[in-house]
Amino acid sequence: MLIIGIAGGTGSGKTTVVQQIMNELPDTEVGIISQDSYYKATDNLSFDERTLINFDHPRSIDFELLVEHLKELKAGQIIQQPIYSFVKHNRTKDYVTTHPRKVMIVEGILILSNPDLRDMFDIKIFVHADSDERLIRRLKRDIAERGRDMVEVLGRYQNTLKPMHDQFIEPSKAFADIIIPNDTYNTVAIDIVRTVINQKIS
Ligand SMILES: Nc1ncnc2c1ncn2[C@@H]1O[C@H](COP(=O)(O)OP(=O)(O)O)[C@@H](O)[C@H]1O
Ligand SMILES: Nc1ccn([C@@H]2O[C@H](COP(=O)(O)O)[C@@H](O)[C@H]2O)c(=O)n1
Repeated sequence: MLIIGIAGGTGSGKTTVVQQIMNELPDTEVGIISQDSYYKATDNLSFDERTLINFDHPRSIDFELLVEHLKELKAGQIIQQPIYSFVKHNRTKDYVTTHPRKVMIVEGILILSNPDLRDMFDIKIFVHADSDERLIRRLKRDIAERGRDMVEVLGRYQNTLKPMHDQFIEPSKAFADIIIPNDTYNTVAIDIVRTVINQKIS
């Protein structure tokens, strides 16, 4: 199994890059794991308490479970990937049955900041976009898709997101083998990654 880690700040375009890579690749050969699925369950907290969580700090992620799941996939086992709700700020009760594939792509803001997880990647990619561009994309996306308003997005950006990006995410770029500039759609980089994957699965 080839494991590819795709990191980058919020709004850099990780999910979009993964979707573009997956286009034209058979989903029987390539699977996806999202770090967002591994936000810790916080059933003990009220909704208002959950809104105060720093979701950009590594402690908000259950990296142990994520690493364990990757090891199980590598050993040929099926895992139950949790499903997270950005609207409820919590894990749902549902799971996606995820089968081992020849290539597994793991994407998320903090995946290169965790040494145990980082060690499992055969290829480490960092998607880069300018911070103004990322904020604009985040604002539009979170209002359209994640049940947020402008005050929520900008407040979170100032209070936790930007400081955590500077402390944990930007420094993790140093671990990347490949940096994809994604201020505009980067079809050349996508084609290169797809070629590497095709070599692995053919
Ligand atoms: N290269 C790009 N140019 C313009 N918009 C983009 C680009 N890449 C992604 N987007 C848009 O920006 C938003 C955030 O992208 P997404 O892939 O969800 O980022 P991430 O997963 O890194 O948070 C989405 O609405 C997406 O359509
Ligand atoms: N309940 C939550 C959980 C996370 N976030 C934000 O999501 C961002 C990571 O996801 P991307 O798809 O943007 O990479 C991260 O910056 C968290 O602030 C949230 O808003 N609410």
